[in-house]
Amino acid sequence: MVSELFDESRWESVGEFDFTDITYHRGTDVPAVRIAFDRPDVRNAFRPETVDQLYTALDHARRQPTIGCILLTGNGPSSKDGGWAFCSGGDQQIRGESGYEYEEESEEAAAQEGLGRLHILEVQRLIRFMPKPVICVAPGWAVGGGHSLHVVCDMTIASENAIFKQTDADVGSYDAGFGSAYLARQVGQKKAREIFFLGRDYDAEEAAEMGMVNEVTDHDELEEVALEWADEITRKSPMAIRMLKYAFNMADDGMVGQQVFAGEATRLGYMTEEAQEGRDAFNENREPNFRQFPWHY
Ligand SMILES: CC(C)(COP(=O)(O)OP(=O)(O)OC[C@H]1O[C@@H](n2cnc3c(N)ncnc32)[C@H](O)[C@@H]1OP(=O)(O)O)[C@@H](O)C(=O)NCCC(=O)NCCSC(=O)CCC(=O)c1ccccc1C(=O)O
Repeated sequence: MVSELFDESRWESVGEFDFTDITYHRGTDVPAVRIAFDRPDVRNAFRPETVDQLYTALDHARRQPTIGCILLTGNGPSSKDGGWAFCSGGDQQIRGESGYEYEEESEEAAAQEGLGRLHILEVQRLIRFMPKPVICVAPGWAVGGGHSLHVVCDMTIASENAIFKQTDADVGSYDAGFGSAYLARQVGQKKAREIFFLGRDYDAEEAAEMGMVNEVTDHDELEEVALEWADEITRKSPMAIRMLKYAFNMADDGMVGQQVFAGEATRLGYMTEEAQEGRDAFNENREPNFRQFPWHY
């Protein structure tokens, strides 16, 4: 069993990977993927291996032209106590002196040579910059670095049982990027500071009232609702969704936000006859005839 909330009739495994810490499925009737943390006995805490696999799956999903939406969730329940989690952040049991350390033997582990990793931030950037919506589907705890992942996702759908909690300051960690600054954009400065400085539990309804959760569902219906959202989104224009995501990001992302948006504007420009006239003139060794094109206003 992948997860108690997983409907196997709606998904097929993306078979070309050998993941141990996550599961990765493609929708059978919706052009979406489901990527799930698969360490339910530790509330889906991530270790470096988890982060590598998450990055690989997200990047694969990013590059699939037939996929328009990513659902990021956590499998469950825990075999130990029946608890549910989206993700409880960095695995504190393998935290070394400068970051999180590999447990399994691998090329990455050998290259690490005792140096800790904090590359969940690379995953955050991938979610932020990928040209398709990523929806956090939270069946339980979203805590620490798991809370930050929910914050950076484009939207969050939460089970009625989900609890949001920022424990960074309890364990001497601090997400000083999207996890805090972008959270403040969502819930306001005072509330974001409360979430980090006090580290309290907030239930799904409170999180929705604050503006960091879009929808609260019955626990058993969580993934069905998430698929409905993915289905609705993927019936829209891919270009419009892409430009909208980058437009929403741009104001907060400075020149990188401008660069990402501008890259898509350039892609659209390349598709015009006007830009193609420039290319053709160069290849045909002649002056371009741009006078045939209007000065739009
Ligand atoms: C999540 C809890 C609130 C759940 O509480 P509860 O339901 O009572 O369950 P427990 O009995 O506590 O836990 C069950 C079981 O799971 C183990 N476990 C839970 N969380 C972790 C974890 N994070 N690491 C390792 N193990 C975990 C727990 O030990 C139990 O095991 P047993 O063997 O059964 O006893 C609660 O569990 C909790 O508070 N967990 C810790 C949350 C936490 O502090 N996370 C780390 C925050 S710091 C972080 O995530 C850094 C991330 C990062 O890399 C980063 C770096 C730089 C900038 C930004 C970031 C970023 O934040 O992204």
